[in-house]
Amino acid sequence: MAFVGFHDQTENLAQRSKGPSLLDSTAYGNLFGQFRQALGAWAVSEVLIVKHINISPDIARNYTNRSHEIFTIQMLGKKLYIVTAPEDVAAVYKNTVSLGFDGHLNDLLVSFGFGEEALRKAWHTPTPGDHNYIPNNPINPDQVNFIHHTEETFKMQLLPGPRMDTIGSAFLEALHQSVQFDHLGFCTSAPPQAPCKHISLYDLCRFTMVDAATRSLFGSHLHDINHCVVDHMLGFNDYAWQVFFRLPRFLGLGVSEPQSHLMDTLRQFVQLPQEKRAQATWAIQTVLQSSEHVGIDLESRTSVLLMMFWAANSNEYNIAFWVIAHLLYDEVLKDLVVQETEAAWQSGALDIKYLFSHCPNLEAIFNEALRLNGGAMVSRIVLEKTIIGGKELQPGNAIIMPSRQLHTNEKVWGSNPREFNPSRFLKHKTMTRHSSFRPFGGGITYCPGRVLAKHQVYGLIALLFHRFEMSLVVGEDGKKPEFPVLNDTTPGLGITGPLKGMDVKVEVRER
Ligand code: HEM
Repeated sequence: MAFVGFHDQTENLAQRSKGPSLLDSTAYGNLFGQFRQALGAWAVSEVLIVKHINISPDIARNYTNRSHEIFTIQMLGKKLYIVTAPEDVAAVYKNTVSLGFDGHLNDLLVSFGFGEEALRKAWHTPTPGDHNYIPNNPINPDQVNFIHHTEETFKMQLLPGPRMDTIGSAFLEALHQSVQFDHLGFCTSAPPQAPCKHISLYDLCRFTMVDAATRSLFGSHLHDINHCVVDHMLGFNDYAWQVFFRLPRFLGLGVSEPQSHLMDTLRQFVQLPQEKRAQATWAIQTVLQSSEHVGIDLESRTSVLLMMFWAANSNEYNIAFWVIAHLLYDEVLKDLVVQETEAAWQSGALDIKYLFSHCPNLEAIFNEALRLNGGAMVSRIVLEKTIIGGKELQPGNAIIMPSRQLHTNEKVWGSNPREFNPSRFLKHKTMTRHSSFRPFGGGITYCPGRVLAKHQVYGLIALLFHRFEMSLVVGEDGKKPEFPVLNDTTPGLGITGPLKGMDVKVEVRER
């Protein structure tokens, strides 16, 4: 990947004006040389310049003398403001007037294959007199443009309420089917009848979570069209960053094949008569109907579904993996969590609401795992001159809030911010609302799937420990293998998994 357009001269705007300090290319060179990637994507202009950034938390912090002041990276005449101080992050999220997201969303749509003509239609606000204006539109009563309608529709589907409960129940139902001792062939080479199996924890989390999420959104339709749909989604996820950075196809990208399989599958799904795609959730049905009204072409319709399908699948298996890995490496934590989750089983059924309100240890471990493994870089575009943290941000530039830096801010998390220590959240419950803890972003793009994600991860953990005795496979010397290392070698778009080859092997017995 090329890094282009960094200015050569060192310039500290902070000394000359109210603008943020400029991180020059010299510091940048060191930064690339010394550290592995914590990478983000953003769009900085209408000509769709997509760049990536490799910011070491330490260098970035040192650059502003550990002050967490906003600093700037200059490229191709544009500025990128890096915002990491909690109060500045809060101010960015709060500002929905002079800081926007639509430009970034537009670029994401293009990256996923949304066409130019479709974009024009999709951003158009329906107005009386348009050939496709529907008075008293039952699907889009607020008469907002297709893009905002799609966002609103997913929020209505995913936020707590009957619609989210439907997805949550379908997800758990699918897990009940897939998490069975005799059906673990996808994550072990042991024969089905073996009384004890050594399984790959990562494969277990990946397959069961994506399978269940796919069924909860689309019923069995996608599986019926393509029985390898889960494998394709996993393959796509492994390389999804290549889509975000729009790497040229001639490079023979890892993402191309799974993306093309997923597009084929979703295209066939979109073309099904409405009555034949009836198992899909309300949001998917609604977005498809709305896209027909607006006249969005088939390819663009399919690509928007792929984007939503991906959003629903990109983080959960990774976070489930980290939580379970920590439990397996720490017997005391495991016993506490098993005790908490077992109490949620009533007459053979799992009471998910009980899990939400009666499992403080599970909750603290979940939050701590989100803190340490989140690599999202939430962005905004400056629409009008804006003052944040005493600095003047200029229109046309982009803001990035890298969660890795927020989540390891020593001023907030103490002198050992990289240490896994769930008691941070156990002792200080309000830390989940701190502006330096933003695993789900915030403001206008605050993740609508955040409650469902918890539902899914808690559900998997409760089910696994209810059905199986699970323990770490130790080495021949009786020692625990090294705890897996977070994979930060490719650009992280959210929660990242372990480095390749650093899986957790688990001994599983039926309870
Ligand atoms: C642990 C799990 C999850 C994490 C860490 C996570 C993280 C995030 C983050 C950081 C954002 C903000 C992105 C931005 O502002 O650029 C976001 C947005 C979003 N998430 Fe999640 N997410 C998770 C689960 C889910 C699930 C389960 C779904 C759907 C079923 C989902 C759907 C979405 C959607 C649709 C958006 C875009 C919201 C908008 O632009 O209005 N997420 N997520």
